[in-house]
Amino acid sequence: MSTTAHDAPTVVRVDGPEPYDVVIGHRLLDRLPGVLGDGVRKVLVVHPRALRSTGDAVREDLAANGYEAVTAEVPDGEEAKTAQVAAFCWQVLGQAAFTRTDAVVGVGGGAVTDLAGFVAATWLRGVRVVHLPTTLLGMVDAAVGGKTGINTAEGKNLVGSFHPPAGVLADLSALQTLPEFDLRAGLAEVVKCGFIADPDILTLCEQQPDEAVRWDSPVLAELVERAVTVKAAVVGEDLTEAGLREVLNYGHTFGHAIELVERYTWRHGAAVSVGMVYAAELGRLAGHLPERVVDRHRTILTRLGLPIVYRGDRWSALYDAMRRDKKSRGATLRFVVLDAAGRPTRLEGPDPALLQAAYVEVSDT
Ligand SMILES: NC(=O)c1ccc[n+]([C@@H]2O[C@H](COP(=O)([O-])OP(=O)(O)OC[C@H]3O[C@@H](n4cnc5c(N)ncnc54)[C@H](O)[C@@H]3O)[C@@H](O)[C@H]2O)c1
Ligand SMILES: O=C(O)C(=O)C[C@@H](O)[C@H](O)[C@H](O)COP(=O)(O)O
Ligand SMILES: [Zn+2]
Repeated sequence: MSTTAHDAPTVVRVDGPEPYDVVIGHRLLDRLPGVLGDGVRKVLVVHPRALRSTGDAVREDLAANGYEAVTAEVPDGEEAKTAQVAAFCWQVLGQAAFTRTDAVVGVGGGAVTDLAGFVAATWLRGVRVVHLPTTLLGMVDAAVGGKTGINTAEGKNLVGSFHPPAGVLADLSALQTLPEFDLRAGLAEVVKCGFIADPDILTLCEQQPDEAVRWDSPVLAELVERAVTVKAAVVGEDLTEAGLREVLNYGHTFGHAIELVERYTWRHGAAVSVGMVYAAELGRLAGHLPERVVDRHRTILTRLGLPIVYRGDRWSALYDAMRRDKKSRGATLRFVVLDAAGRPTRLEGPDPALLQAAYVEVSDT
């Protein structure tokens, strides 16, 4: 498996109440009307400031296909995931009189698809959304699965809903302009899929790390397809995170805490990279994971140019942030840890001393 610029796209089906496809390939825009489906007349294209020309191109293409298309330009990165920016999008929808048969299209990285999904989920209690992810992280993770959300001052993704898209068009050509730093950040979520479900991903990253960061390499295309396949299988079985879906949160309890403490100056993928080493160390300290698998985390993530340590003087702020993780139940913190590569499990209510000991293992001091 792997898609090159000349191949037919790969299609990954996501099951659920309303199944949809994730199409992975090149030059996929002509598929958008088919994914929007019958009856849609107006489309809001949400895009970040940095992708103005891409957003305009999508709007023009929709207009050429007979849609009444408008754009909402939002701030770059995490600054888009706020109540104020969501309110701006609702205002655009209201002024253009969008009804329940109209739709939202998210064009951008995970921050924009999270926002666009949230806006679509809340407008008139839910209209269709289609995602055109333009970052690696968006393609392999954020645009797939229907988790939508915005941040609050107290934490990451604290407001949101489950609202699956009608379809996802992952055009690998978009990665050509993505800074290498962001490509590497996206690989953190790919590696996550390797550790929770598909160890072949880990082998590919170990053996061909340079190919993994080339936007047009067959290795990267295969990694995208494998990661999307892992995510689709999980969310197809458990859309609302009643249980199984928690595995996709591997590395996120500590990762989200870093993002909050660093006021979102860290990319999500970079924070999740350190968060996975933290979760691996926690699993080892709790007697679940052998040391060599913890070492494998460090080796792979380092080879991909991802961080594996964090500053050592932030424990109380990090611990405070972790208490608000969505997997917590009352005062009980819960973590996804591994018994082995491909075998995730849960660690419930670990001793705070164990949590701090794992922090020491990922501290740079
Ligand atoms: N809903 C989910 O299941 C899910 C899963 C994973 C992550 N997320 C969320 O996704 C967000 C992170 O997403 P991200 O890593 O894509 O970051 P991002 O959306 O912040 O994008 C990173 C930067 O890349 C720019 N950009 C996007 N596409 C580009 C392109 N093709 N060329 C050049 N620049 C481009 C953006 O404008 C932004 O400045 C976080 O908010 C995270 O919480 C959600
Ligand atoms: O899809 C999921 O479920 C995930 O947990 C995927 C994560 O990579 C993603 O960052 C997600 O947004 C985290 O969700 P949260 O519920 O911890 O906010
Ligand atoms: Zn994530």
